Amino acid sequence: MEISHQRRLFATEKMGGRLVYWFQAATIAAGIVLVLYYRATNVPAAGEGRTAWLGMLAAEFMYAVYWVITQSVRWCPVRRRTFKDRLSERYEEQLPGVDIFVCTADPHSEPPSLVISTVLSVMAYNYPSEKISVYLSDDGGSILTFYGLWEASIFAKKWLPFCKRHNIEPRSPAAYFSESEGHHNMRNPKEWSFIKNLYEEMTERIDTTVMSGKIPEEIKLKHKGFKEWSSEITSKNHQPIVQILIDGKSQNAVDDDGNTLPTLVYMAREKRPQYHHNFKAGALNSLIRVSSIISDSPVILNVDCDMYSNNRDSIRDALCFFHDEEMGHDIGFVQYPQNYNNMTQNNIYGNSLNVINHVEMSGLDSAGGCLYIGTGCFHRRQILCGKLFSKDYREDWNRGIKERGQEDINEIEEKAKSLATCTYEHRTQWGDEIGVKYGCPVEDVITGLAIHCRGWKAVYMNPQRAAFLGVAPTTLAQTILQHKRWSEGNFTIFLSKYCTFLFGHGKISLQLQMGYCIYGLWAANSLPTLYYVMVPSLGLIKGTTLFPEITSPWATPFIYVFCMKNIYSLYEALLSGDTLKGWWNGQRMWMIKRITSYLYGLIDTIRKLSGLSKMSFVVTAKVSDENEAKRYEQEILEFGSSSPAYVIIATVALLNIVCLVGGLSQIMAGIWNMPWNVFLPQVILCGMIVITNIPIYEAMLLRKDKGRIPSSVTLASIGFVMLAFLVPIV
Ligand SMILES: O=c1ccn([C@@H]2O[C@H](COP(=O)(O)OP(=O)(O)O[C@H]3O[C@H](CO)[C@@H](O)[C@H](O)[C@H]3O)[C@@H](O)[C@H]2O)c(=O)[nH]1
Ligand SMILES: [Mn+2]
Repeated sequence: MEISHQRRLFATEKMGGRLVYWFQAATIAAGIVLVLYYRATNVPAAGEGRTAWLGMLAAEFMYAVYWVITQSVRWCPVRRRTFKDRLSERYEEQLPGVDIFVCTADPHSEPPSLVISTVLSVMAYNYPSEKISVYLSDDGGSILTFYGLWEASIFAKKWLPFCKRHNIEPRSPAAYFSESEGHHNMRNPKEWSFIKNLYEEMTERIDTTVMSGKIPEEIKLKHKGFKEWSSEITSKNHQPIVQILIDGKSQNAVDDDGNTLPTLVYMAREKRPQYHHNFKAGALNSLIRVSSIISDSPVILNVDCDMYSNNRDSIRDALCFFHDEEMGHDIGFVQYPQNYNNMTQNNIYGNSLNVINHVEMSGLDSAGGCLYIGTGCFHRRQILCGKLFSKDYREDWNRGIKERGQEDINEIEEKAKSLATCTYEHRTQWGDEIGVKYGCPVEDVITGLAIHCRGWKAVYMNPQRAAFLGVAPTTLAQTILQHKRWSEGNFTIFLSKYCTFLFGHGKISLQLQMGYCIYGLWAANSLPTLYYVMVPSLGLIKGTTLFPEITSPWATPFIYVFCMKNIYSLYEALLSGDTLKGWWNGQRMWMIKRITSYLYGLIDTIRKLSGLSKMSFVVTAKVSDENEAKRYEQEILEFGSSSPAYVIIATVALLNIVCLVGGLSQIMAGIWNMPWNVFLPQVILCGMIVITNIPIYEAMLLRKDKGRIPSSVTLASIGFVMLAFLVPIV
């Protein structure tokens, strides 16, 4: 069948601004070469700061390499647009089944009422319900989460028809009802209030039950599934549980309007203390198997439990890529960005990921392989299960279990349980060649990489109306923790046999190999940054000059690179939707993450490689206490506890202000017998660090609230600053 170019199901547009890009890239590159040349040819004599100078050279060299790597995604980012009407025209009758996996791990940091809003939102897609199957994996193995899902299965009968009748958006009830304008443009405000009440009563019931930790006996009688929980069951020790709450293939599975409901399944894979469960990757692999005997759809969407669907058409958007006659054949997965619904205006913790979402992911897409980032991603089942790319491969879009034969639901559940045991995967390729890979804190990225290396492409879709919205960390500690996991995971990949330059060699483009390293080298970035924020400042107070004097022509490349790099990063941030202050906050977080998260990531990766520690996956909390939430709204940095990470932050902040004040007074007093302008670059650098750190000083000295830096941290950091002064600069 010939389909003319205009009839493609999606379009790809190159992003503008290339001239600006190439100008800054070329000039910065030249600047960097000059900086390194100057550093290498002007090494001072031994005893006159030679070691410190060589350290600067090393740090700048690492920055330079990293800068080159980050350019890989900036050459020619692309944007994708889909034509859903064409999809519908051509394929409406043959749309494939879609299995949707939602993962949750702990009813306390991920409350069931939040989880079921996500579940309801994905059940309500603008897509034939009989083709949707939703699976909730509960790694907490909690009766509370099961109870929540059971409530949702009943509420769905009202919620889905309501969504479809009024074509509302978003389809997460929590999100929909919190957007107050709700019923103004509703033809039937009574119905709106009715559903809202039902929803609120249900949430109330779920929340109180979760709080009490116990399910009332009369409720336990209402579904056989509750019998799975005996008093001995704990989250770490229980049998496999699979409960089909709604069987979309049964006659009774209809909503209040008489339309078919999507299938809804609860799964808690078996957990035993003696078996490692491989965190989310293990959950996903169990889901792949369990779903294969219940619905076995050719397309799998996977979301985190907080990432509700904010766009009813995401499935159709994704299918526009898979079904495209010209290129769909190559595409293994379609990734949407991670967006959040709890962002404050100025992005205090840098969690909005705007530049990553708008620039970097689009650039990776142009290189043939946007990363798989764990949530908001549509995969072809076959490819997730290890299928190699081949030109002759034809997807069976009709795949899936259409009719159920003799087997009744209990038999299917029993069979499914046998696929979710601890021992099922023993001596199989699961977790390696099949399914999601084990052993890496970013199971998603490494799995996506393997798919790319098997020859498949991936596309990145960033629609106007965000496809998914989740909960970003709202405290500094959570942010540091999340970035520690991410940097550690990506660095683990970089140091393993999966390092893109080795593993990807000859399989993926050099551009994409470099692209992966942007994240792979996050952890490694911690060292030059720690060096740069401490040593030049210490030099200032000890009379060691580490830069060309400001009047020398050699100062020009230093200043140029510094200014241009920041101007361009500001330009990128503004284009991606950050505010000026948001960019500025981002710069602070850039530094904080590098000297804490990434440093920890680096250390833990090395400990793991040397067998000193095991991999962990600390779930980020999706709830915070009232005061914390308030400070988050006001964009006040949250410290509060005495974590060692805060000691590092406070030490760097204090060190710089002491060096700035001390250094300036010594220079003015003329102690060093050198013209003041030889120190000027260091004064500027140190001054910039101090300005960036203003909120840290406030948290240390001025604030009185519970989120301030505790005095124990301040005291410890004073101690470390004094120690730092004892280190000679040679
Ligand atoms: O043992 C576990 C641990 C986590 N999860 C689930 O994994 C998801 C992600 O966990 P979260 O704590 O929210 O981590 P984030 O840092 O927000 O997650 C990002 O980074 C992870 C990799 O580090 C990816 O798995 C996620 O998809 C991606 O959104 C959540 O739904 C959890 O319930 C499990 O199912 N089992
Ligand atoms: Mn999350």
